[in-house]
Amino acid sequence: MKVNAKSDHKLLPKVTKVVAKGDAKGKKVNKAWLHDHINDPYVKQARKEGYRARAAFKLKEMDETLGLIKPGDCVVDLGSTPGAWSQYVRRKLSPTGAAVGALNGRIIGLDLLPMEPIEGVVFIQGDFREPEVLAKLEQALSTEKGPVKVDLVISDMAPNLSGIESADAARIAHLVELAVEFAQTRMKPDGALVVKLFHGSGYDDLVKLFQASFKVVKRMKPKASRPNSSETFLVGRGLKNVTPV
Ligand SMILES: C[S@@+](CC[C@H](N)C(=O)[O-])C[C@H]1O[C@@H](n2cnc3c(N)ncnc32)[C@H](O)[C@@H]1O
Repeated sequence: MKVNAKSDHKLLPKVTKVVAKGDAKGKKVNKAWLHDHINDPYVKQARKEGYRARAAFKLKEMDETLGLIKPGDCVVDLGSTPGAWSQYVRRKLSPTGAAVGALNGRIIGLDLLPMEPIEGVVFIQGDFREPEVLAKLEQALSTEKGPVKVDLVISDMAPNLSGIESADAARIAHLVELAVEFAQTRMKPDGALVVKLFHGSGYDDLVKLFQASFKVVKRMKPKASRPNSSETFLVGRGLKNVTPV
């Protein structure tokens, strides 16, 4: 699979540091990337609106197109660090649209890496593939009245890529499959799952998995997703087979 999963989630407060790290060729690439990054309207907009990453605008466009987030929702954000998607959901679930204060709903973020706290967002650090981490997530969804069913699962998880086509395709597929499995057991029957994946080998099988799992499947390529990246998103709505917890 030709995967260009170039990270766009660092807003790079200090540009010089990055350039200093590369060799001669690396410096050129970094310079070109930095030039594009600094002039990227989504990077500028993210800074202006206080988002930690331009990725916020990918979720925003999908939400505005498909109406994914509603007041009172319980949202699980997989691969949440640095936190732009959680920030967007946090604002959307605020009665006033504010980043702080009252929150009408629940948000749980999960990532391998630490995440700076976001008011009202419960964060779990760990690997989503590990059963202990899943157990922590299930614990975070438990209340005295029993487990809370999730309205929306959003996954921007991306594995570290090795460059070996078959291995990378398998890693990407595994994360998507686990997200689907989680949605099937923990989501409300009319809930939605958003996952990031990459065009290439394995893509068609993941679309088929979505079609077998959800009543409605949409393929999304938000404008903020770089056109030269094979990154794309699938949105599944309404579970076809509800697996009891
Ligand atoms: C592109 S970033 C997510 C950006 C985030 N949506 C935002 O808006 O700030 C992808 C994240 O997925 C996380 N990730 C990758 N594999 C993971 C795994 N197995 N379990 C948990 N997180 C994972 C990475 O650590 C990384 O922070």
